[in-house]
Amino acid sequence: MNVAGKAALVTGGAQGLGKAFSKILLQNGAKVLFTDIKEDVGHATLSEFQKDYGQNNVVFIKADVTSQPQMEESFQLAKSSFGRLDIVVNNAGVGGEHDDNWERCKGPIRCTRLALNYLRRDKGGQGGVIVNISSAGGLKPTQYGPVYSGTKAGLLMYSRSLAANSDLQQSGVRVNTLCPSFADTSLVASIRDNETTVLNNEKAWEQVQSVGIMPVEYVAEGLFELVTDESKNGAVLLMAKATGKKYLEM
Ligand SMILES: NC(=O)C1=CN([C@@H]2O[C@H](COP(=O)(O)OP(=O)(O)OC[C@H]3O[C@@H](n4cnc5c(N)ncnc54)[C@H](O)[C@@H]3O)[C@@H](O)[C@H]2O)C=CC1
Ligand SMILES: CCCCCC(=O)/C=C/[C@H]1C=CC(=O)[C@@H]1CCCCCCC(=O)O
Repeated sequence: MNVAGKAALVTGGAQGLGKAFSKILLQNGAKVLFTDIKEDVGHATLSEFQKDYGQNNVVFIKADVTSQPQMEESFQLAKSSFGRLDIVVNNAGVGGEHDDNWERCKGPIRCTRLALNYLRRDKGGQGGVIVNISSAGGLKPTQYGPVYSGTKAGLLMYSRSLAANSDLQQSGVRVNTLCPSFADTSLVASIRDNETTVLNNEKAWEQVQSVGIMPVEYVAEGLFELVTDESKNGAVLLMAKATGKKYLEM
């Protein structure tokens, strides 16, 4: 897929990986609506992007992926702003080990179902691609983040199962999963700063340092590959500092 002239919706795009994902799409000529719950950071990012990529090529809406009505409004706004929707990146997520952190899995599922109403050719769309942001922790155990790993593994298998659905394949929609290891964002800094509820911050931070931390721009290259390579459906791309990009083969 050539993203020039296409339209994307990115959740949690105000900062971190979501901002880098929005940026690489804008740099390559796509129009982007990004959502976030952080209104001030979202508006600052919007101003930066409008200056660099054009006033009418980027839209921000304060919207929470845990809210069905707010996400319905976000999808409608993307369609009315750009006249089309081709790419959806389910990125928004938090760290932590609380029971209600299952929203980390439910939010992207909610937004994937909404996205299908806009992308499917049999529903008036033009086909397209959904990329769900899981984690390396969705593929292998994290001893200090079992709820985190469980939710990301759930999202991974939801995405792969949906991609295997033959009706969906005929409707022109691809569903891929990106599984980054540690990237340089506030989510990872929150382990170091004792601001997240991993099971042992000190030991988890030692683990982060031994695994290594990737720049967000590098992870965005993986996202871009999953969006643009039309041979990729049901693909799972693992990215880590030491091993680079690797597709899951199973
Ligand atoms: N940073 C890392 O090492 C890795 C992060 N991930 C995943 O990448 C995604 C992005 O994380 P980061 O950029 O690292 O974190 P971040 O905390 O820097 O950015 C996440 C953004 O999502 C927003 N957000 C959080 N909950 C939201 C909600 N309910 N609705 C809308 N927006 C919401 C936040 O306000 C923030 O702007 C998450 O799903 C995370 O689990 C996956 C693997 C590695
Ligand atoms: C190799 C696992 C890579 C996980 C990358 C990731 O998504 C990290 C996110 C963390 C940020 C705050 C959290 O609550 C998340 C989970 C931390 C899990 C602890 C990692 C150390 C370990 O147990 O191996």
